[in-house]
Amino acid sequence: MSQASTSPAGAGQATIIDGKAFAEKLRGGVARQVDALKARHGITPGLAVVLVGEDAASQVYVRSKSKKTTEVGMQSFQHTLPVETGEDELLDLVRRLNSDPQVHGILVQLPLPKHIDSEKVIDTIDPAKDVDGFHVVNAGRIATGALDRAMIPCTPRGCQMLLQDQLGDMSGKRAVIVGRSNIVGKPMAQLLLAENCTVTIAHSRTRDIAAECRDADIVVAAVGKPEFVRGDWIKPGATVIDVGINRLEPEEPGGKGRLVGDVAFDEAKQVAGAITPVPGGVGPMTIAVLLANTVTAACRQAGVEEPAR
Ligand SMILES: Nc1nc(=O)c2c([nH]1)NC[C@@H]1CN(c3ccc(C(=O)N[C@@H](CCC(=O)O)C(=O)O)cc3)C=[N+]21
Ligand SMILES: [Mg+2]
Repeated sequence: MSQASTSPAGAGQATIIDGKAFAEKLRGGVARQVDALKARHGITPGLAVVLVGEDAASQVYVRSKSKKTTEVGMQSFQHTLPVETGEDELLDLVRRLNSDPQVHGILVQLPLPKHIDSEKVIDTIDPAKDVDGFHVVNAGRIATGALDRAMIPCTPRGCQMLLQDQLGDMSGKRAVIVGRSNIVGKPMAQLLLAENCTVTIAHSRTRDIAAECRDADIVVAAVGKPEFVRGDWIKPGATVIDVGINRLEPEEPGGKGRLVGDVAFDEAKQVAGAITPVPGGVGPMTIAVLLANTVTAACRQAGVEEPAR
């Protein structure tokens, strides 16, 4: 029996997975790769981030991405367009970035305003520059097991790295992913299949999500509902990865509002073997993998071997 299941109630024995520290290390490795690319090949990887509209939360993320991009020595190109920008105009910008040799990675911040077809925008990005891994070509490569030629979506890849670090070999483990989005749930399932897990995707029509989770050695919560996964859904000793980032209503007027995940953390940490916190878990990994993907993209585009991380 695991430590967690034998400890007194309220002891909170789960290992708290430090995604922030892991991401910092990963960014350090990316910075060394960038140095090597500059020295050996005169290549400076470049990442273009496109934001349409003035959503406050999106602006914060985009600023943070840009800062971390320059911190690892890469070039950051930021394009902020007014909310009323037409689809054609955005597609034109994407095409210009596709043919710009200084730009190796393109990220169009989602969600886009309603009048823009985001699928069309994503599928206009050159798959080789699609550092989000959202293009249908990259989704197809991942689904067919051609992972070495794909761009892998940042959040699922970050979760996989944390799981590999925590568990090592995942062969035969039961993994339940709560949520079936194209951005997280589906690619996460593919990556865990590639790890030889037995994978279940649970979603809003699943008959008994709690029962599915109770069978799982690994639970990945990616539904976008605050504290949706409860502590008594978790098998003692299981590893819990919380992808959710939900800002709760401020408790006092003018307050900032607490950030919570898709897992009821205080409950789940009493039962789990290991769990990611929010903030400081998966979020920082997403950005670190984005930078790593940009290096990978730059190397492939230049036809040079990727330096060791
Ligand atoms: N094309 C596209 N690609 C994305 O990858 C993408 C996107 N659109 N739209 C928005 C979401 C959200 N996202 C986050 C990345 C990092 C943190 C992150 O670093 N969070 C920190 C701090 C959170 C905070 O304090 O607000 C943490 O969890 O510790 C959060 C959220 C990427 N997204
Ligand atoms: Mg769903």
